[in-house]
Amino acid sequence: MGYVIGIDLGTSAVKALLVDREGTVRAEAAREYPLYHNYSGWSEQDPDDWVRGTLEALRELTDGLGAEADAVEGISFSGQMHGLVLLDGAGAPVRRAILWNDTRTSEQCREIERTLGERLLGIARNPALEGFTLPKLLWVRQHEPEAFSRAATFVLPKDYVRYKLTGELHMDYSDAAGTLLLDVANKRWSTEILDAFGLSPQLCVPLVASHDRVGELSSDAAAASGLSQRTGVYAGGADNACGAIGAGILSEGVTLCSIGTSGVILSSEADKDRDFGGKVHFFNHGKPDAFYAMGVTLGAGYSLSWFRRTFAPDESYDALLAGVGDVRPGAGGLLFTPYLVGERTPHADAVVRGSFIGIDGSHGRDHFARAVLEGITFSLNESVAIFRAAGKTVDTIISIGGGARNPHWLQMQADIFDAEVVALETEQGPGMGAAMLAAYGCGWFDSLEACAARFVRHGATYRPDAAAVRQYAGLFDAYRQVYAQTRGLGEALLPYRA
Ligand SMILES: Nc1ncnc2c1ncn2[C@@H]1O[C@H](COP(=O)(O)OP(=O)(O)O)[C@@H](O)[C@H]1O
Ligand SMILES: O=C(CO)[C@@H](O)[C@H](O)COP(=O)(O)O
Repeated sequence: MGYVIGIDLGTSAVKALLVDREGTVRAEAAREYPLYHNYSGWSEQDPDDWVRGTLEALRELTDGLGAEADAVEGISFSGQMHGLVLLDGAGAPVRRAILWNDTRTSEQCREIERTLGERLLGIARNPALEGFTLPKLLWVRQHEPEAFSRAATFVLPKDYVRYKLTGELHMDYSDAAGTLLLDVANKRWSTEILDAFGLSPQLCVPLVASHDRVGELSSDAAAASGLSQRTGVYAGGADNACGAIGAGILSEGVTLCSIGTSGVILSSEADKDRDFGGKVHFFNHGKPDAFYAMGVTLGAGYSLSWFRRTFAPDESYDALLAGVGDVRPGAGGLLFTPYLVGERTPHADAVVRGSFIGIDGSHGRDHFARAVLEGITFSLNESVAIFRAAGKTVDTIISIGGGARNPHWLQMQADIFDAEVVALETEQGPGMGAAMLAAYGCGWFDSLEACAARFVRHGATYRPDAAAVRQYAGLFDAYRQVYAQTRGLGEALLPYRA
C-alpha cells in the first residue's frame, strides 16, 4: 500500500493527513502553536514552532504506521499565505514571522501605491494590502534596520518548514503571488517592483511549481519524523490554492467557500488576463498555468473563535452552536460585522472594527451566536456579489474549512449566498489539496483532475430556502450600510485601543 501525506500549516495549528491511493484519509494528527499579538494590529508566530509541530504530527502518523512508514511515497504542503519569514545567511529566522492578518503596514501600503501607481495592478495583479508580504519587508527595513541588514532571503511559512525538512530553499508560484513581488502572468520575480524599492533580487528564492519535487528529507528530519529519507518532498501551495485543489476546483464553474481563521470565496480562472480591477485578489493556482480570483474576509472563523474564547471558553463549537437552529434567520434583529482585525473584501481597511447592532433585551446567547455566523456569511456574500457583478455565475458553492462542520451554518450559507452549497464527505480543508499535490507529483496520476476524480467526494447538498433567501436579502442591504455608518466611530475609538 502506498501513502502520501498532506501538511496544512494553518494559523491556529498544523494538521497532517495520511492518505492512501484511493484518497481515503487513513490517519491525521495536529499540533497547535501560539499567536503573538503584542500590539493592536500585530500578529506574529515563531517559525520554529511550525517546524516542531510539523515534526511531532509526522511522528504521530509514522508511529501509527509502524513498519509501513516506508510506504509513504511523498509529502507536500499547504501554507497560510503572505507571512514574512526573513532568514539570515545561515538560514535562521532574523525575527518572528509577521503574518497575513497583521495590519501594521498601512504606511508602507501607501508608499507602494505612490511608487508604483497603476503598474502594481498590471504586474502583481493585486492592490497593496497590509496582509501581503512586500509591505512587511518595507516595514522591517524601516523599523528594524538591524534585523533587515542580517536578512539574506525571505520565504513564506510553509517554505520555511520545507526548508528545515530538506535544506532546500524554494517558493511555489501560488504562494509567491501573495508577496506582491511576482509578475503573476509571466511567473517570474518582478525586477521592476524589486528595483522600485531598492530590494536585492538575492532576497528572492527560486520559484517552482506546486507539484515539483524539490528534494528529499535530511537525515535529521527523517529521524525526527520517522519517515524514510527516500520520501519525495513536493513544493506545495498557498492554503487557498490547496483548498481549491482539495475541493476539486480546477476549472471555472464551481465556486469555493472556505472558512478557516480567515474566510474566502474563490473561483478558478483559466485566463491570466481576467480583470477584476483589484476588487478581489488574483493569484496563480496550484494547478500548472491556471489562476484563481478570491475575496477575503479577514476575521471569519476568527470571529467565531473569539466569541467562543470570550463567552464560552469551556464549550466546544458544537455545544456553543447547538441552539442557533432555534433562532430564526435574522437573529431577532441583531446584526454583527466581523471586522475584529479590520477587513479586506470589499473594504480594504485595517482600522475598522466589528460591531453588534440592534441588541434587544430579548436576545440571549443563541441570538448572538447566530448573529456572529450570519455576519461572517454576509461578509463573504460581499465577495459573491462582486463575482456576480463581474458576470460570473455563482450557483454551486463547495464549502470547506472549520465553518463547514456545522449543518446550520451550511444551510445559512445556501440561504445567504442564494446558491446550492455542497459539503465534502469528510472535511479535510487544504491538507487534502496538499496530499493531492504529492500524489500527482509522485506520478500516481497524469493530472490533478484525474487525482480529483478519485480523491474528491461530495457529501450533503444544502439548497436555498426561498423564504430565508428573501429575508436575508433585506438584512444584507442593512448589513452593507453598517461599514460606512460605523467607520468614523471606529476611528474615534482608535486612541483607546491597546
Ligand atoms: N464544529 C465547528 N462548527 C463550526 N465552526 C467551527 C467548528 N470547528 C471549527 N470551526 C471554525 O473553524 C475555524 C478553524 O478552521 P480551520 O480550517 O481548522 O482553521 P485554520 O486552517 O485557519 O487554522 C475556527 O476558528 C472556527 O471558527
Ligand atoms: O491571507 C489569506 C489569503 O489572502 C488567508 O487566507 C491566509 O492564507 C490564512 O488562511 P487560514 O489560516 O484562514 O486558512
